[in-house]
Amino acid sequence: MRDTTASAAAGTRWALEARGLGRRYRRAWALKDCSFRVPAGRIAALVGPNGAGKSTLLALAAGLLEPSAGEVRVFGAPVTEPAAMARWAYLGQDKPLFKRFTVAEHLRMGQELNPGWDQEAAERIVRSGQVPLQARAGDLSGGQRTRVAFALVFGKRPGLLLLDEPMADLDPVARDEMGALLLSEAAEHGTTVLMSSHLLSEIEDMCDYVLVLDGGRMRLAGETDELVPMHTLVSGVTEQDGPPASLNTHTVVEVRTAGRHFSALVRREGPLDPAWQLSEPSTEEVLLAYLRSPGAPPLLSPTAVPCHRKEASA
Ligand SMILES: Nc1ncnc2c1ncn2[C@@H]1O[C@H](COP(=O)(O)OP(=O)(O)OP(=O)(O)O)[C@@H](O)[C@H]1O
Repeated sequence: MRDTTASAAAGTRWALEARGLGRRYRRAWALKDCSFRVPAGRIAALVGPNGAGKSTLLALAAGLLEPSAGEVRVFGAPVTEPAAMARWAYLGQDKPLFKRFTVAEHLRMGQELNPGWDQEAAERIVRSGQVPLQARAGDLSGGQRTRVAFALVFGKRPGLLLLDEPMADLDPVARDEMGALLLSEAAEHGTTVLMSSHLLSEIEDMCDYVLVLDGGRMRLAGETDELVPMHTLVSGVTEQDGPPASLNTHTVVEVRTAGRHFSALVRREGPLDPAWQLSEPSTEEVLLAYLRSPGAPPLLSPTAVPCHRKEASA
């Protein structure tokens, strides 16, 4: 886990806090009653099926959408306040660049728009991908455009980086390179990252915090080190063609049967039956079980639950 001293000294342990956050499009709620927080310095994954509300949550966190209910704070300040706006950078799925502008012109624009601009870092990110500074954005490959977009958001030197499926259009080698770049830049500067992704193996490798959304509701949130050990994979022999009744003394996230055998992911609520085979799940197995079982009881670790506003400001 990375050092968060710089962020803590800057005023708060929490890079992002949401209380009762909701967003409605016409009559349908895309996000409903979401309360959670992300500590400063984490690489956090935002996971969920298509339409779960991930892009909506990221746009709310970046102040690009207005909430229909609740509030979002970035480093303790409401997201629309100038103090908060200077501290985040957002990269949407479409990675908007100006086709006719060269890479160098994009970086110059970044410099002019952002008081804390780090030209050296932005150029380093571009050059390390052999992207020519004089090339026009319209002539770049998808991977090269992603690299320039990364240079623009990292050049801003944000405390919080909000990334909506940042690597979706990259080939596996470029994905690997951009993932490593993201981790090293974030570690060097203590940046908090919240990124949506559908690639669970990538999340397992990169992220130390997870938020799982489904149907606009928060299903799972917290440090992977806290959440994963709360779960056990169990398997054994079925009883009367179904999982054993004693399984229900635990919180069952997912259970499956095949012939005379059952397997399940449970949150332990006491000793487990010694007749069952037990194993520790990986982060990927825990995420997959929650994604496959939208009806499973939600779980927010103590770190992820925001305190009431009065307590927070006390
Ligand atoms: N501008 C909009 N107008 C109306 N409905 C919208 C709008 N944007 C999103 N929605 C709806 O809100 C819900 C959440 O959408 P959102 O794009 O946030 O999901 P997502 O988790 O990012 O999905 P994906 O993984 O497919 O990108 C969906 O039901 C979607 O149809």
